[in-house]
Amino acid sequence: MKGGIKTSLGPKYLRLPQHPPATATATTHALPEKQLERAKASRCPKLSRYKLMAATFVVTVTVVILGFACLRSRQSTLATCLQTNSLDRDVWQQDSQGGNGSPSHLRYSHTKRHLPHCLIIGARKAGTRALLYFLNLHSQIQTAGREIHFFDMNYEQGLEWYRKQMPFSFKDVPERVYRMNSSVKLLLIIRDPIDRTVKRHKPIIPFEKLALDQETFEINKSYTAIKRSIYVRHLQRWLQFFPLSQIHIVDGDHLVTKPWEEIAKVEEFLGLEHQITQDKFTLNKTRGFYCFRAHDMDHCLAEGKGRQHPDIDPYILKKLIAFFEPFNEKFFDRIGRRFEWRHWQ
Ligand SMILES: Nc1ncnc2c1ncn2[C@@H]1O[C@H](COP(=O)(O)OS(=O)(=O)O)[C@@H](OP(=O)(O)O)[C@H]1O
Repeated sequence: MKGGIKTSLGPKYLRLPQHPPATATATTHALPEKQLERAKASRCPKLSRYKLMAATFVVTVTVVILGFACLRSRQSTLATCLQTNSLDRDVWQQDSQGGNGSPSHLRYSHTKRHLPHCLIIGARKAGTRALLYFLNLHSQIQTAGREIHFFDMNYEQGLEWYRKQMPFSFKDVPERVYRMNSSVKLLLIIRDPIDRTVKRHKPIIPFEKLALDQETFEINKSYTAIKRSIYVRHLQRWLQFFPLSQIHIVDGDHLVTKPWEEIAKVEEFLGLEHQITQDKFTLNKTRGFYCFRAHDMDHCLAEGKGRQHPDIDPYILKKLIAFFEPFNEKFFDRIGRRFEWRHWQ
């Protein structure tokens, strides 16, 4: 994991001054005494035994302190996970005070600001926030305290800026991420594509109207909510840069019903010890979602999460099922795994 102190600093500090070559020493004999002393002083100040011992002591202490700081930083944060696609900035700031018990700005006080080792790359409305929220329970995971919008809006500010801020999704996001860190681990969370697509709208724009092309009465492929549920396309863009082994697929539906099981798989994928156990979760019966318990309090996601999913016209539902089916199959083929989504049972 990145962030350690580079060991090459050691030899640099400890390098001793070179002795002048024998020939040079020989020529100095021919000089007058005063000149000789001046020449000696300017060329190579000879260290006394005590000065040398003192310098060695200072260097050793510095190396030990830096090594200790490095060890602490490695122990406290083995993975930095960020979300590339979310909204609700204020909600997150409020949520982030829960997590593993340490507000993110305090964690940074004794750790270095690292570029992320792991990114959640979507899909929007599939449970990205819940995934990030629960992963923050892990003592070896640090998540961003707020959304940085680096890859979409602030990319020009550069990686150093990103590192200092501590992350939305457009065409060239995978490439940008690749250029930042080609070995970054990616978490792709997905859920039933139709559940992800259908949401409550203002009555003036019924979902039916948005989902259907008003001329052909076929599924409107350019409606963003529909495009985003074509997981295979999203995945293919990432696969142009990253091997499948670097991408872990999180089952967003299962994250709702048994979050500890999905989180355990993420811990394993990230190579972290299993910490986020079932006993850390409590079911909020009113909302029907799991929250986590810390410091004698239940921490739940903001009320905005858990939208109403209206029943939709059976005619459109049928069209949606037929529309997504081939994309789903391609997706399953590509990842070598199937999902038993309720609309295809
Ligand atoms: N524990 C818990 N609490 C609340 N909500 C939970 C939880 N686990 C998963 N979910 C699901 O997360 C869905 C919102 O997904 P996102 O966070 O990806 O949305 S967003 O793209 O950031 O807007 C949200 O989807 P909707 O129900 O459609 O609103 C939830 O179903």
